[in-house]
Amino acid sequence: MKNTEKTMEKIVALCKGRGFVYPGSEIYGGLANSWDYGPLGVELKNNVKRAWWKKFVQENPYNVGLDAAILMNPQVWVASGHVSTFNDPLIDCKACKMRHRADKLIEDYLQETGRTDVNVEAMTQEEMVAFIRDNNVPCPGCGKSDFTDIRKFNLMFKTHQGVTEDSSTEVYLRPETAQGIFVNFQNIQRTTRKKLPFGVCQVGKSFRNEITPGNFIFRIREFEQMELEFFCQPGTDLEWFAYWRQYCHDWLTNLNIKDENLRLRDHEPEELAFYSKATTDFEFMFPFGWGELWGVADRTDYDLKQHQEHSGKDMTYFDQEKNEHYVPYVIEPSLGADRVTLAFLVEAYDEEVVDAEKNDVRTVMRFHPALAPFKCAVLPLSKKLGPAAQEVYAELSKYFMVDYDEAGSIGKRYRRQDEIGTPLCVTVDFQTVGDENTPADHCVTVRDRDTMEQVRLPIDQLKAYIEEKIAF
Ligand SMILES: Nc1ncnc2c1ncn2[C@@H]1O[C@H](COP(=O)(O)OP(=O)(O)OP(=O)(O)O)[C@@H](O)[C@H]1O
Repeated sequence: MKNTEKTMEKIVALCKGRGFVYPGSEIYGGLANSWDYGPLGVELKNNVKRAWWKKFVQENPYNVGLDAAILMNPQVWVASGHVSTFNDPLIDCKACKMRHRADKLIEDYLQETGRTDVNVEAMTQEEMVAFIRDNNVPCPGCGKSDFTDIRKFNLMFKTHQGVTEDSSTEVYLRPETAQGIFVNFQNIQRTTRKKLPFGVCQVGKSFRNEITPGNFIFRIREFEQMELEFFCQPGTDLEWFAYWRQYCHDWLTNLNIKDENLRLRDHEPEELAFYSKATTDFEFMFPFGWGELWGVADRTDYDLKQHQEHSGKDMTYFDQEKNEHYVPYVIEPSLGADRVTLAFLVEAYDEEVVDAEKNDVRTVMRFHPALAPFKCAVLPLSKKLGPAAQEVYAELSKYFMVDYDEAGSIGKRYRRQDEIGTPLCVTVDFQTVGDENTPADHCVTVRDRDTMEQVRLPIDQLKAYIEEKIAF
């Protein structure tokens, strides 16, 4: 019997083979840990971002959107603390020269040994060094335990803005989208005339010079974030924290992420950033272990106050009811678009035994239909039916991403669509068009990806049927 285990190797191979994700700059030997989204991948990721925008901006009564610039005044990053503290603890193996992030080295060691008595996130640099020495934590590269001291490595990418070297300014590629929201707090409040509580959402690229990227699109150097900064009255922040924690959870599970693959890890007091009152990491069970998907944090008034101090501009809000000025508190749910896309790929991947005796196994990507790259595929039963099928295809394409396939047996075509997660296959057959003896019935057969069941539907009902199926 075929091994139906879900592994990263299989998922990466499917992504590459079917056009979800390719290695970046592949014909030049690639560029470490850069990935390009292919024709199916760009649809999937756009659908993920759209599903987020729909629930967080369109349907949420409190929030509005923003698209801020990637390059910002460098003072922003001084105020935010990124220039001084956005560092990873870098450690080198003296024996094989492999470079590691000390915290990840310890985390992997703990996972492998099954120990749960230590919390890496709460450790100081000195405690990490001591732990590695005391426990003889081995280098994953060569197995020896002979490391340098830890050095701090700033993760921000630098570049130059300006025409000539001497007149140019050093600028950073933003390492998060959040600061674009904070610096626009007053603009948005003034122009939308929103009262607290209200939130600002943004989707966009962020850049981090990660020491140890990897695990496919889980940790990359150029990635997209979907961030919300939710501003509220101090004292109401913990209630809003609970609201957004639940809202984020529901967004994931409504898109078919199973609760059993999700872990909401609340930070212990000693692990909390000094400005945070509460933080929850949403972790997903990837084939390589638990990994953070979404960080939800109560950041108090830290960010706005930092910007007030460094820019000299007033960041307070005037509360008309209370007749007083104050700096709002902030709840921040921060999600990686690529990481959550990987989670959706992993969750969707399934090898279903159709017939054990014949060793017949089909690969199905069980995406929520709202996320599936194609909403349906139009398949003529025979090439002769091409023109009639293309009419159906052209009509549906006005509303949805639709695939068209006339190559090979119908069974093979179904399997190809299963493998890319197309929720519905629409087959045009001879009854659809009729002949000299039988009148056309103007109906098509619609096959469901998950149940493999078929229904016969009039062509003019297809649009409504698909719309209902993909609703989110
Ligand atoms: N290098 C990366 N590649 C892909 N996504 C990332 C990367 N770094 C962060 N993200 C995403 O952005 C979200 C918010 O960023 P945040 O700064 O809280 O991450 P982090 O705690 O630094 O993540 P990690 O501990 O995994 O490095 C993360 O939960 C993740 O989904």
